[in-house]
Amino acid sequence: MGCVLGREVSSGLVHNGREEKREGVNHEKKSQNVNVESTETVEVKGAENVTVGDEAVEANEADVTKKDDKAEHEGKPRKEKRRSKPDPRLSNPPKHKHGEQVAAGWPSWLSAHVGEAIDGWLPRRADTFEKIDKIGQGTYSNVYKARDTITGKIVALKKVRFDNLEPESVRFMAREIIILRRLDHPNVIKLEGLVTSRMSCSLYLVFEYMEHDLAGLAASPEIKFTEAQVKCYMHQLLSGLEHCHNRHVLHRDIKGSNLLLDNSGILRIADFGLATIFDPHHKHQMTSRVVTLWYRPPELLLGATDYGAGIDLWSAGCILAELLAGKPIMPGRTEVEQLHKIYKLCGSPSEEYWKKSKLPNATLFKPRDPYRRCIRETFKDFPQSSLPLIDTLLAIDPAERKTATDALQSEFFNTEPYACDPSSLPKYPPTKEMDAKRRDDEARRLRAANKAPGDGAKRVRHRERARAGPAPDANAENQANIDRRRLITHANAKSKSEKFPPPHQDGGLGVPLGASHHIDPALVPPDVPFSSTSFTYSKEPVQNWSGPLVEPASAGGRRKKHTAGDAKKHLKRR
Ligand SMILES: Nc1ncnc2c1ncn2[C@@H]1O[C@H](COP(=O)(O)OP(=O)(O)OP(=O)(O)O)[C@@H](O)[C@H]1O
Repeated sequence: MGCVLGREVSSGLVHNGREEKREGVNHEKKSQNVNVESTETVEVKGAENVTVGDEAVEANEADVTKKDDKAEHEGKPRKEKRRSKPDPRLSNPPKHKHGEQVAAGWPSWLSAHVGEAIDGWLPRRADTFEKIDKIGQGTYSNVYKARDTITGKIVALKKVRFDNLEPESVRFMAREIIILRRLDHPNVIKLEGLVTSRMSCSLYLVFEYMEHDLAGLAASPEIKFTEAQVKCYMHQLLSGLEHCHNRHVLHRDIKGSNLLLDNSGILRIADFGLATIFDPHHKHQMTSRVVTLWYRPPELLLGATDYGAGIDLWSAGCILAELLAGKPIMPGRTEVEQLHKIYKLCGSPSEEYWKKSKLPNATLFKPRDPYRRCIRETFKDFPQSSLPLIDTLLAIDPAERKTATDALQSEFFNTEPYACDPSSLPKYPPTKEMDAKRRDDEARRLRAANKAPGDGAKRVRHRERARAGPAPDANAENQANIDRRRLITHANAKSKSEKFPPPHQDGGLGVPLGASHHIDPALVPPDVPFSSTSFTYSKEPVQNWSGPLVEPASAGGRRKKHTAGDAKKHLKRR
């Protein structure tokens, strides 16, 4: 990070939302509380005229990076990264606005690179929050439970990791903010403000605090969802997705741990760190290396770069089946194994689809003999009305997945038992992945203290087996590419390698699109024979994971739990 530690100079400004005027800001509430962060200052760098969301600039930068990569490959020293020229169409603030933003307390680097992200807002000071506890750790963030000392409200503060000296890094981080500000729906997490100061190099996103996430609840052995409850969660998920897609936002990482729940049963889609803006009417290239593996649709595994809302609908279909089955339905360990699981359940793509889609990895992944679709047999014990919806959402051809609006009108939601009211959902004890981990650690510590060492160790090992394997993270397989393309300097190579943001390669991030689809044969699972030109899959009997709705445990073992921490470890390993 481009930070020099020292004392923070306070801006004295308080954020009150988009319409906030500078008059009336609260100067009195000087906190006596613990500061979230109060000792950093920053070496403020000058503005570079690049911004978020502009295809021309992003494409231009991709070009530059490609050339740099080639030079690096040929042993030539990497040239200093070329800076894009200012583009008047972009959202970069005009000079006077930049001055205003800095005067309002925003760091210069933030205003310079991504003025749009902070337009009309005022920064909140760190010392107006009292940190209570760390509640989550993502690949690119730490999340804290905190009290807003001005309103008394409990909030979640997401401290995002990025390098304020690197425009790319700042732009990635800001994309999440820009997208969140585009969205306004009860089933989408609301960004309530930003905490930073003119002299700070860190940034916290302020969100309403959510007590649970769906992965945590679904993994809890005491919690069994009824059909009405599954409908309630799915209705909220699809309503949130409908809003995102109508606003041309693709989430690109729908999974249980990104679906947060509060104590009144409201579900909100969170973590827009991989989200992007798409144009449903014009094809444009995006990276296929998104969505956590178990929830990743076949077109992405096959290398599609011009996908649409169908990718989120596939993930939603996986979640619906998972909630009914009590465990993830396709827990692949590698891309190849994931595709194999998809083929076994959903059938392999039709000849027509292979021809129409022209997917980059088609020759590599086309099975010699087609696989038959067997969703209805596999999930025969699910409620009948759920099958057409699962069938639609898990269509191999994304065009057949229809839309979130269509899903909301499906028979599933119009058949008794209807979705229950969110307020009628049980009030659960904290079930966040982090809470579950803490409970496990505590239980393990107590057992170790109470039992004979041999006995205790045996039980712990048994329990560990019953617990989760990690869901390979959305970008886990990208790490090598990110690492190679990082703009490492001698001065801060370490911090960058730890803190560089995710590879949103769409139009401009180093890795040429589709360039990283090499499949390492070492990663091919033993049941998937690999040949250099095609795969032939061993056709095992269809695995049947269906089970009684309210007794998922009897469906053949609990779902595996996959924690953010596990995913992070996985990411580091690869
Ligand atoms: N508003 C919130 N209220 C409560 N907890 C939250 C909130 N936002 C995030 N969290 C917790 O913090 C964790 C990490 O947050 P988030 O997923 O946004 O970060 P990330 O760095 O993008 O993570 P990942 O690497 O898993 O994608 C979440 O899994 C969740 O448990």
